[in-house]
This record gives sequence, C-alpha cells and structure tokens, in this order.
Amino acid sequence: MENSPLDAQIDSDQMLSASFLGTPLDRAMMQRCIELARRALGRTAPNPLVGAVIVKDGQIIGEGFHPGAGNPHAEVFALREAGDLAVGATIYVNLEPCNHYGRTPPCSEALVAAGVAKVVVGMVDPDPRVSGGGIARLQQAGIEVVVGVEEEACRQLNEAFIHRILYQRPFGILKYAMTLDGKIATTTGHSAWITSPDARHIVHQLRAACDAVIVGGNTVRLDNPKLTSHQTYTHNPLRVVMSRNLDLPTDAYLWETTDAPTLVLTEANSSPYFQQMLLKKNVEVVELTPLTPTKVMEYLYQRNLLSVLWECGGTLAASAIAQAAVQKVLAFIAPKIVGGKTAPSPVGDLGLAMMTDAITLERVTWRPVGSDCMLEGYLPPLPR
Ligand SMILES: Nc1nc(O)c(N)c(N[C@@H]2O[C@H](COP(=O)(O)O)[C@@H](O)[C@H]2O)n1
Ligand SMILES: [Zn+2]
Repeated sequence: MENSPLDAQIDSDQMLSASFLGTPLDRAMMQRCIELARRALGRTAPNPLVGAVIVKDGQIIGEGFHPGAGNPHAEVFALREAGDLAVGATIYVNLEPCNHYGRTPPCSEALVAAGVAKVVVGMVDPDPRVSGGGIARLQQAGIEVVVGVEEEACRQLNEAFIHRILYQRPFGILKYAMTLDGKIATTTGHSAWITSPDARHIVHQLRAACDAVIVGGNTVRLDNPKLTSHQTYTHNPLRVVMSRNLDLPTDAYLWETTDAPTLVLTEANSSPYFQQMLLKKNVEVVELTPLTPTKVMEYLYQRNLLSVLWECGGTLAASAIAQAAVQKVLAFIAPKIVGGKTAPSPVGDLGLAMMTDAITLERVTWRPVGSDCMLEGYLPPLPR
C-alpha cells in the first residue's frame, strides 16, 4: 500500500519505536494532539489539557484543543473544522472522550452523531464521571476504539489533572535553585538569582504553566519577588503569599504591580490595618487558621486550581513536603560554591534522624540548562 502524505512526514526516529502501541502515524497524530493541548497550558483548570486531530485519507481535516473550563471540548472544535468530512474519519484525542453532561454536553454523543469510524485515545479519563464510559459508549455505537497510544506522554501532560482527581488536591511542584554546595543564600542571608538566564527562562515558562505560585512572608521580605511569567508569556499564575501575622513590607512588588492577581493567606486576628491596606490595593485576603500547607492546598482545591508552584524558602518547603503538598521537585544546581555552616539550604528541618529515612525521589531525570544542571523527580506517591 502506498504511504499517505502524513506517513511521509513521520521521521525515522518515530519509526524506530514501532514496538509501542499504534502505528507510527497514530503516534505522530497523538503527539500532535499533545502539541495542540499545550496551547492552553495554565488556562484550563480544573479541566485537563486536551487536543484532538481528525484524519481522513491520510490528511488532517480538523484540529482543536480545549481552551478552558466552560468552553467546548477539543473534540468539538476538531469536529467543527472537519464538518461533513468527519463521516468515516479517524479522530485522535489524548484523553478519553467524555460521556457526561458537565459544563458541556458529552463528546461521545457528538462523535457518534458525526459518524466517525475510529477513535484513537491516549489515556482513559480518571474523572469518575467518565472513567471508561466514553469508550464504552463509542464501542456500543459500532465505532472502533484504540486506547493507550503514547499513553506515557499523555499521562505526563495531564499529571496535575490526574493528581487532582485522585487526591482531591492540586498538584504541588517545589522549585528551587541552589549552589553546588546546597545553599540558596550566603551566611548573611543575601540571595540573588543563583542560576543562568536559561534556567530563569524555564522558571518563567513553568510559572506560565501553573495556576498559582506560593511563597512565604520571609521570601517577600527578603527577595521582594514579582512572581510573574515574564511579559512574553500571556498567562500569569495567581500569586499566593502565606503569612500568619502579616508582618510584611507595605510596598512589596506583589501589591504594587497589577500584572497578576495576588492572594494573601493569613490567620484570623492578624493585623486588620494591614488587611485593609491590601484590600485597598485590590489584593485578596483570606483567613485560614491554622495556616498550614495542608489547609492551603485544601483551599486552593476548592478554588478549582490544578497545579501550584512552591517557590518558598526552606522552612515552608520542609512543611510542604512533610504535609504532602509537594508531588514533584524541580531543582536547578549552579556550579557555584558559597560555603558557610549557617547558609540556608532549600529544604529546612524534616525531623529525620537517619540517612536511611531520607526521601528518595522517583522517576528522576536531569539535563544541562545553560551552565546549570536541572534535576526533576517525583516524591513517592501517597496512599489513597
Ligand atoms: N476528552 C476530553 N476533552 C476535553 O477537551 C475535555 N475538556 C475533557 N474533560 C473531561 O470532562 C470534564 C469536564 O467537563 P466539563 O468541561 O465541565 O463539561 C473533565 O473533568 C474531564 O473529565 N475531556
Ligand atoms: Zn468532552
């Protein structure tokens, strides 16, 4: 059989991994779904990132992605673009088509009505309202369904969504930059950007992909950060400050700049004067007592957030880890040495006595970023 125009575009690397589920064309189309889905990075919460591609006679006839909660799903955009040509076509989608009435009607019914012949799915939707029901509905209608093409990449794309559904909490990422000798500041407490501009660029991209970035009061006092994703990225996360007593500077960038919304979390009976000042500057203030990472994640879950980035100092980072508010660690290690017994490190006291008690990260990867090393790994999963 002659190759279709799309087959010809698939490069030899993908051909080499032909032992994975699906044909090279299937895998290339699923990667395209992921690429489309990523256009809405940071904007879909609490919904997942989803892209869809419709292919007929070796040509793409429709594409779409989910722009955010309340909007139509990716499949609907792709079907709209394909129009009547969707009859007998194959649709690729990185997440199982939904089968429920939520903010929008079920995509399974739209696919049946459009007359598609085949649906290729990246992963089963963990949302209990779907969870295999979309696949079953399509099969009942006589549509061929293939599940699990590029599944690992699809799961990685929606790791925050999966965590949110399984644990009813946002997905927490702890990000820090440290010197080769494990310091985030000098003994005098002086800190500045430790890493290279390339690493900073990745941090800005990460902020754009997250729904919120959290710091403690100490970081506001010492670093006066802006916590935005840089002007070239359009999405800024919600900037969250945790401060029990609101002993904070009145002129911090976080309340003087309006590029992103700011939320200050504090305890009941903290300074009413400071609260008034923040409210006048359009900063939201919410009291959560006791103010712990657990309470904060519970609250941010209620606010429909998917992912939060902890950019805090060592004491808060240690509490966030101890209270399972961190699932993934992203560490930048700069080839610098500052020394000093009392110079702070990225994670404070975890109360561990023995080296054998150390938390061992899983699925660890690292790569050079500019002159630094970027290491990524996951904390062991929580029991459910
Ligand atoms: N397959 C698929 N494509 C999309 O574009 C989606 N957004 C989803 N989301 C699933 O449906 C739930 C949200 O439904 P509403 O947007 O409220 O109608 C979400 O939890 C996913 O399970 N799926
Ligand atoms: Zn849907």
